[in-house]
Amino acid sequence: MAVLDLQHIRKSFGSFTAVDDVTFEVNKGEIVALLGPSGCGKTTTLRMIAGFERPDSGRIFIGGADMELRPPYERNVGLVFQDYALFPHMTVAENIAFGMKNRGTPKNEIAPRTLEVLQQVQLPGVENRRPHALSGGQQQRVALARALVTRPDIMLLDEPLSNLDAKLRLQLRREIRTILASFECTSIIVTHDQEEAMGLADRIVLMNRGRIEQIDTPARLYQSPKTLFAADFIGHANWIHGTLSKAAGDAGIVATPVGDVRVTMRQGSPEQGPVTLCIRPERLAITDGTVEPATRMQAIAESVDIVGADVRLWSRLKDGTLVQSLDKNIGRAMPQPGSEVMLGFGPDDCVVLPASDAA
Ligand SMILES: Nc1ncnc2c1ncn2[C@@H]1O[C@H](COP(=O)(O)OP(=O)(O)OP(=O)(O)O)[C@@H](O)[C@H]1O
Repeated sequence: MAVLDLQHIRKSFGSFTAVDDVTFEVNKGEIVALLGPSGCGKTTTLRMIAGFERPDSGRIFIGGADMELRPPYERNVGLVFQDYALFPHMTVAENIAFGMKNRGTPKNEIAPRTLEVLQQVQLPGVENRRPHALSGGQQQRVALARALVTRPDIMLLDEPLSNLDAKLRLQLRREIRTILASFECTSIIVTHDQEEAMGLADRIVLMNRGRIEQIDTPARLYQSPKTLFAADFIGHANWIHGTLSKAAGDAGIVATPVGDVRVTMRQGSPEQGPVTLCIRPERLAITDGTVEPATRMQAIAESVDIVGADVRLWSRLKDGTLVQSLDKNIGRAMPQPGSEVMLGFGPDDCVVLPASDAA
């Protein structure tokens, strides 16, 4: 059952439409990320769910109840912000107790529930410390504990990791996921960081200029983007423009400046006409002659980047298009800059997108 149901939400500030006809549901226990570039309307959407902004039109239901006339304090939501928002003059225990007191939790329950939730976020023994005596990651877990201890219907997290350094982000990402899952807490996380969304969420709502571009699991969003924007925003991509004609069954042929490309037509892909092919770098292989990919393209190697566990080769196709192929960094010899390379891919390695859809 949907714990949160947003129906055709719109919000404008003056003549600027920040959120435009946003509709989605979040199911019990699900973690959903609102992902998109700066200014696409993620935070405004979250603020409307929390009750800090009123939609101009559309309806929001939490646990089946219409939120239209409910102020923020009458919505059972937990909030976590990027700057932790802990009270600096209170101890960790007092911070955690604060929300419970406000909600009328019986006095005798507060201390045991505080200790229990600190165990659950793996911070036993810090109850008498003040926030400044904790690391950024620990403070964020206290903020999480403070919100979770009130047993909200839904947790709203706004860029919860953006104040932390890269290594800690990765670690806390896993911890937050584990904690939210252990509470079976329905959650929405706002982030502009695609890796964070992919690592944390069961589903991603990808937004662009106030509208929903695609709602999907992280894997499907990466493997089967529906628009150029989605393909471009998530991960890296090579683009080849051409004209699609339908062959037999689910096979298509795309005529491109670098030759004909055999593609697999998927549900929702264009039937014919101008298209853009999206080929992920790890799907564009340097062919060594042992396998014969369906599409082979001659190119000139330009440069090689070693990026930790991966090697990225940049090469130029005959029509001048710069493409990248990604290989595992396992000590294989890479083509020298200026040398000829043969790149190849199969019909399933590319996604066919409508060309008119500007990224
Ligand atoms: N109170 C407001 N008054 C005027 N414009 C606003 C207001 N709140 C948000 N906006 C505008 O609405 C748009 C969407 O803002 P929002 O904060 O929702 O975007 P976002 O996707 O969360 O971006 P970011 O990641 O930068 O916070 C932005 O252009 C922003 O300037």
